Amino acid sequence: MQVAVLGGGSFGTAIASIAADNGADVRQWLRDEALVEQINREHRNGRYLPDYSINPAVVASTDLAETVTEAAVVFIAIPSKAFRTVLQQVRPYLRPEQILVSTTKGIEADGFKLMSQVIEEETGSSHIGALSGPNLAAEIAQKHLTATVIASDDPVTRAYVQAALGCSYFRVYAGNDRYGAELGGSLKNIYAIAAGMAAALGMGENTRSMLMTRALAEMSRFAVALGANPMTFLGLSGVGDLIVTCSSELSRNYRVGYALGQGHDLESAIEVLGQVAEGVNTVKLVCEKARREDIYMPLAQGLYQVMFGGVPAKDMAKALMESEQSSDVEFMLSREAVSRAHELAPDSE
Ligand SMILES: NC(=O)C1=CN([C@@H]2O[C@H](COP(=O)(O)OP(=O)(O)OC[C@H]3O[C@@H](n4cnc5c(N)ncnc54)[C@H](O)[C@@H]3O)[C@@H](O)[C@H]2O)C=CC1
Ligand SMILES: O=C(CO)COP(=O)(O)O
Repeated sequence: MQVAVLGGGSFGTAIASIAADNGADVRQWLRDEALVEQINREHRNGRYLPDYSINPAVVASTDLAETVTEAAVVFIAIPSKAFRTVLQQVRPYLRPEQILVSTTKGIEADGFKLMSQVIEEETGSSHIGALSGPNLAAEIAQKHLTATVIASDDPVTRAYVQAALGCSYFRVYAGNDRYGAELGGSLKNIYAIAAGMAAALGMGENTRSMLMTRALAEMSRFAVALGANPMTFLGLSGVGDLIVTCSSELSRNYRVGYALGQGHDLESAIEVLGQVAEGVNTVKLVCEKARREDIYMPLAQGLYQVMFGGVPAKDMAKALMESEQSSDVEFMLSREAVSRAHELAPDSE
């Protein structure tokens, strides 16, 4: 099979190498000539995954047409801010039968679009998928056993991606809720920033567990309000990705949160990272959307206040802990029922 990967960052590089390990003929597109030369000569991406030996069958190029022309599957691993621009550049070289898969866990500001929706708008293709799951590129590089989801309502897309990437260290599960899988992948980045911040402030595992579980409740509430299926969040692309990103120092979003918790400002935290941390933008877009649609998201709103409103993280944590009592699993006991019942309790003041 011929596979194309657009993007020369850590995830694009990992995906290209998995497909090559799996026997595919792989082309990878990136803009940086020097990096193209390094990948082709040394089979190494010194900028994004310096310690990783890339399968020599991966051929890098700065030529978009050459990269995609023969490909059966095209993976797009470009940060959300540049995703549409790159798609517009590649569109003239695409064919209708090609499978187009986003690996990007971000949201486009204009219209709150997920990346596979951007692919749909730009190409009108009927073979679109989203790849999402607990997939830290640096761990894939070490061939740690990893699983992901190819989410698509198109069976051809699911089958091709499972065939292209499924191998002894990378297992590809199928899902048909593309929107839910992508939404989970994007939302979890918000809570990974909060988890990094909590860790830097010296909070423990009880705190992390509370944060992850309440994050799942908040993500589900958001999904339901948007008409999406919260059941998808029980899979690898939801809770799976939430766990890894909220727990690992390899996550860029976690690292941004950690730096903020140590007292660095946002600008310097991003600069030191030198890679994309989609959650920084996602928290803004999600909070805006939640405000407009009146969706209760105290964690995301609290994080927003810390990141952009100058509220100290410790003060925000205290305010959240002392906020209105709430329900554990809202699908079983609604929040409203809990707050109504408070009238029955004795006054503790
Ligand atoms: N790194 C990881 O562990 C994982 C990343 N992802 C997702 O993959 C997406 C891409 O991430 P990474 O590869 O990790 O990012 P990265 O920060 O490592 O690299 C981004 C790449 O995109 C390129 N790029 C940026 N703007 C561009 C433009 N206008 N035209 C062409 N190329 C451009 C950069 O030069 C760089 O090669 C992100 O949205 C992320 O959420 C998903 C799963 C795991
Ligand atoms: O999505 C990821 C792991 O599944 C990568 O997370 P970061 O973008 O925070 O590094």
